[in-house]
Amino acid sequence: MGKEAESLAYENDDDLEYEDDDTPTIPARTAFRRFWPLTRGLRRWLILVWVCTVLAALAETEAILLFSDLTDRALAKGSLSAFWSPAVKWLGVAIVGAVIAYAGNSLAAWATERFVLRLREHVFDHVQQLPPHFFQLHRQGDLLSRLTSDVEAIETLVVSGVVGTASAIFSALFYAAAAFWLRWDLAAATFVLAPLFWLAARRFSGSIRDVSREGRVADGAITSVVEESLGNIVLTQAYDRRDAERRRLHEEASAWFRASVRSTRLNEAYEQLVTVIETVCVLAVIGIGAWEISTGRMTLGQLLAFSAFLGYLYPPVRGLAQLGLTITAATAGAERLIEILDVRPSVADPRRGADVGRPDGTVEVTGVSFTYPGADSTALSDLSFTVNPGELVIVTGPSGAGKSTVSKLLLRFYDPDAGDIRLDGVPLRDFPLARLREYVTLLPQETLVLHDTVRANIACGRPGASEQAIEDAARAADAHDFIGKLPAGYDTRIDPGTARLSGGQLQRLAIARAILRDAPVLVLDEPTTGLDAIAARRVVKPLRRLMAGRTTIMITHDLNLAPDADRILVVDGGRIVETGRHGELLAWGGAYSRLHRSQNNAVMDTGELRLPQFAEEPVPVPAAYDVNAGSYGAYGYDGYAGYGAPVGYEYGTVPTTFPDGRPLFRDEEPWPGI
Ligand SMILES: Nc1ncnc2c1ncn2[C@@H]1O[C@H](COP(=O)(O)OP(=O)(O)OP(=O)(O)O)[C@@H](O)[C@H]1O
Repeated sequence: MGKEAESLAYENDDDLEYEDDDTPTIPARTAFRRFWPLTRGLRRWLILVWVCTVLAALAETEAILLFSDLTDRALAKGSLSAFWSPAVKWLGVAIVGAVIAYAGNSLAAWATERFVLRLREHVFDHVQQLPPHFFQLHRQGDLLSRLTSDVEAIETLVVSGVVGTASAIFSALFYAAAAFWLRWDLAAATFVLAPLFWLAARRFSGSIRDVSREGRVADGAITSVVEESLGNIVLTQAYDRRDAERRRLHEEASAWFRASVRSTRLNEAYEQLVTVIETVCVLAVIGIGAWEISTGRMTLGQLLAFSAFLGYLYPPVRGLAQLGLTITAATAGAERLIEILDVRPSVADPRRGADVGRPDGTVEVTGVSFTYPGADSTALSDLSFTVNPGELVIVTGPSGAGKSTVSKLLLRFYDPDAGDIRLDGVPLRDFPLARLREYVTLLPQETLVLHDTVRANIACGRPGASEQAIEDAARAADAHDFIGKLPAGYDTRIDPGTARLSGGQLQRLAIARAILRDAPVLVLDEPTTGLDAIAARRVVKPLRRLMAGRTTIMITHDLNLAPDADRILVVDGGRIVETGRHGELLAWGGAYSRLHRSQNNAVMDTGELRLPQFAEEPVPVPAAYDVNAGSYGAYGYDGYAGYGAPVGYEYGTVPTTFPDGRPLFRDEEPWPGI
């Protein structure tokens, strides 16, 4: 974005959580000032548009005077010879006027669309920097509506509004002067009625603004419902929620319907009122004109020319009054966009970023505490740990413990409120953001897919990567084979949400992308969550290849890779409650061993999971997990014996098993003391 965009300072640090109905009402002037800087570079063209409007008005005036001439000299006297000269001049003036009007209108369209383009890019650019919780708090449909129709509303306010006002003021003054010049007494009599236009506009502007704001909010809500409903189509169909979804849409659509009908009624009432006022003015002119002609003080040509000037005068006067209404309606759109622009990105690029070159990958987290903006409780408190280059650290713990928050801080989606995170001794906030995210790669929980080809989906890990590099990454991620079977191989287009690729295949694509990115530090957020046991098993090998030689912080509930970890951090309530290696922690018999046991009990629900975890590896079949061996073979198939009720757990008289012996409840002991 250019400087003009940057100069739109974020004035208020508003809270993200706002209610649409409580949208603050800002004056049009404030909205205008906020977006005017975006017209930089376009202003001289806008002046040219205005000059074209002035020239077109001059041509119209000349045409009216020629018409008056024609009426008095040719029509009133019935002389054909007097017709030709003014007629040819009139035609010439009309052609010149048409060319100027064409040039002016084309230029106006170019300038306005250019402004819309700029504004859209500016807002989009801003939205892309906003923190993850912004998108959790805002409905996507509403954001879409703000990025589309509200952006256009601002154009009306800032560009068309300015040019329109300047042109309308000029035309109104010009035609009024022409009318005065022609017959000042007649003009004075007519203009006595002019304040009626102003009164009418004033009467309507407030209501039109309110209803237009309601319409915009409802418009955003409709888009949200449609978008959410289509995104959830499986749930809708599987649970036959069509009626509920239809009712939701009906509710929002009814609000929009009411606002839209009210808006049309108000606009129509205003239009008709203005037409009546105009008729009063025209009748006054004809009445006074008839009297003046009867006394011989005026010719018919003059009266017609006067009426024509008045006819040309009404549109700009009407436009000026209406412009007020249009601007107030556009302000409703502007304030919705300003709300978004006022939300600050949670992190900023440093002024002079440190670039120490590719780091080795030492990650030090020291005394980090963090609370999400607007949240009541702390997500992380006084967290400290170090990961040395090439180490694998697993962060585990119960749901809501703060594990994903660690990944968000490592990627610098947020800065900690207290404490410090360093990469090779350099605080994360000193790295340019783009550089930091080149050094620290995230493999997020949900597999993210671009609407593009398989190749582009892998290549986005490192733009400009060679074909060979992309293919090598796909091979390392065990993705090459299934890609080869797709209809167009690497050129097959994939879409988020389509069933073309399975969850496991998408995850392997994501791994290929991360391999290609080749960052020294990896943050894996639940890399196997959402995959069934077989798919999860298939991604383990590629994951190992990805992790080899890189500092890896893996956030996971799935403890299958735990024996590989150099260290395991057990987090609960935002604090590290245990740390050590897999075997040590199991032997310790604390939170980790309970977590590990509950995971094993959880897998009892599906017989499939009792299969050996890794087909490639020898599978010993011990009766119970061998803590010291720490191998995957410990998960060996052994009926239910190895996964029985925890030691010391007393079942009461309440049935706890199905008739076939499967447990009724998962063993989810509380985590005492943490
Ligand atoms: N955007 C947010 N705004 C406010 N609080 C949040 C936000 N995101 C998460 N939290 C809170 O922060 C705490 C830690 O959340 P986090 O997502 O890090 O947990 P987690 O351990 O990764 O959980 P899970 O295993 O279920 O993904 C939770 O109490 C959660 O409610």
